[in-house]
Amino acid sequence: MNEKSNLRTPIVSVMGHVDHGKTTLLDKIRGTTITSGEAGAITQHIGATEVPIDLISKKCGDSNLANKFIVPGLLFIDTPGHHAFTSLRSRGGALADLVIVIVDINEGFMPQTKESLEILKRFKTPFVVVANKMDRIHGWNPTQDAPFSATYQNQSQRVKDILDQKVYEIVGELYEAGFNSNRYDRVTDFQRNIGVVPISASTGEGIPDLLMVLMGLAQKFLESDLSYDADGPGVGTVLEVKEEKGLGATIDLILYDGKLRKGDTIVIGSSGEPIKTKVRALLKPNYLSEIRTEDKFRQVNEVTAATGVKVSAPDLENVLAGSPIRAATGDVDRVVDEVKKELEDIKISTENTGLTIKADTIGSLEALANELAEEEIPIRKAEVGDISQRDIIEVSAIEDQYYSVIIGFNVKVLPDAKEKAQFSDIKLFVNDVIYKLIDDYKEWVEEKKALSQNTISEMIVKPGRFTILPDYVFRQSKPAVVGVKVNGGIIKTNVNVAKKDGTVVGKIKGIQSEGENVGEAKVGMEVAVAIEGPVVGRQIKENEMLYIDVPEKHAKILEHELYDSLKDHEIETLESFLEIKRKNNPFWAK
Ligand SMILES: Nc1nc2c(ncn2[C@@H]2O[C@H](COP(=O)(O)OP(=O)(O)OP(=O)(O)O)[C@@H](O)[C@H]2O)c(=O)[nH]1
Repeated sequence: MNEKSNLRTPIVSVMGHVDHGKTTLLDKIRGTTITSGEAGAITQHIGATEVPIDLISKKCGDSNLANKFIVPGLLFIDTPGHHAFTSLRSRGGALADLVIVIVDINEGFMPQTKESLEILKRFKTPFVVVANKMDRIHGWNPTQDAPFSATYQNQSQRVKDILDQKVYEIVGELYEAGFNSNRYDRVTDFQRNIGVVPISASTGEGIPDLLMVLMGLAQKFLESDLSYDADGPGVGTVLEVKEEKGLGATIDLILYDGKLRKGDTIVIGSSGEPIKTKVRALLKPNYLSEIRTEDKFRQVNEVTAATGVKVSAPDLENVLAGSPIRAATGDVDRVVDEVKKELEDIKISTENTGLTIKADTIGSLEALANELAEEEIPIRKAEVGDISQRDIIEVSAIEDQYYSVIIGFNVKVLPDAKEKAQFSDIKLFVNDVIYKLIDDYKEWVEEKKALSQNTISEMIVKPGRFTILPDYVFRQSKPAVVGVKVNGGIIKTNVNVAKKDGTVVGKIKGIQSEGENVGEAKVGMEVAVAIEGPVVGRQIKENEMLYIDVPEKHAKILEHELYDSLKDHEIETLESFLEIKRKNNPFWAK
């Protein structure tokens, strides 16, 4: 037996910012390598593309590759994007063994790419960075599908300089994100440094180098992790639950260990108890005809890891995308327990009150929940699936306005839910970047808080105190009109004024500044004030300090809710007013 026989193909996933070229790269890897009938041609699986070592050797112009490397090839997951990476799990880790992080060389890192790097750091997944679209550098001289070194030699000095500079910038950005890196051909130890491979997904230049680096990474990092039991029961992860004409609900899955056979009993995770069923058919894509569903697939009797396959079986309707799937050859109950345990590992703790979150798969739900936990934002309910009318009805009953919210990660708002949401006070946040969802939610909460503070603060009687200036008594009474200086806070019309002992002596009926009626006077201003109630010389005197009589309820709000927003002179005024009131009643406004 060859020593390779128990090493499976490493699973590779592509992550990167929108439009930086994930799909083009995957298409190129698929396209340039499909040469019909040729030995070592790629195999198209369900949800994944396999590039065997022979083909990589050929592309790299190194016929000895198969002897150098022990991994049999590379299996690329067809769904690009970081959410695919986080949602596809195997035994609590990432399903992908290796990751390609793609960056547009002309644009550099974007928030989404930085988020990908954080996720990779957390999962400790080996990755390579590709600097894509190098053919867009002005003056580029392309050679289709050429290795990097060959095409680099063909460029003018100016183009080489620009390329070097751009790679250097990417290295700088990686450094800021906490990774040492270098252009891949200058990296000697891939365990310490991330390789940056300049490529063009359009012309195929640099792709041989990329494949080579991936093989090297697989060899270095994964040798021990890639061994599998070729005859063991199949273990995999569900990519998607799909309705197929004539077949009903089917599941697309990536098998990452063992063997799956037609007729096998399988156990799959669902929202309730794991589903037990029997494989009716194992399906692979059929190239010859893609027109009729019946011809879209061909049946196989068994598949071996790593591979992508479609399973047709009864009772698949309630399977959750991202769930574990296991073949049960002997003790089925033990396997059910294993699947249950795997699902329990993806535990999301919920509380009585908090946000309602929805995501497309179990893994992405967990990723979102983790980020929310980090921000100490509580979750009331976490579910896989699109946002439905039922969700809206449920959340409508929540009284706390900050939790009357649904956060959707990679999900749709179903049409009837959209309609219902329009006529409710519920706020929906839907995005495919977790950080964006959390930032948007936090920003919205802040805005809402500020808004309600402003409304409260407008309605509330604010503290204020003023001194009656000597020789500025314009009228003794009915109303008394006196010149005053505002010593702290603010004074307004239609509020009561109190003396230092707390007795209320009257109400401010008018304020004039330089002969003009004004509604208020701020600290430092000298104005004329009309006070209905007292007689100057009796209840109030020149040089006396008077206070705005803040109602007890308002004082409470000022002290407990708005305190942080008050200025120093407002605080001083409020405190001395509270002191006056609490002299008679220590519990006043408490
Ligand atoms: N010139 C040039 N254009 C490229 C290259 N790679 C991708 N593009 C173009 O960039 C655009 C976006 O590429 P996609 O492959 O769709 O990007 P993506 O990352 O898959 O985008 P999403 O699926 O939207 O996340 C397309 O118009 C591609 O033709 C490249 O190497 N060179």
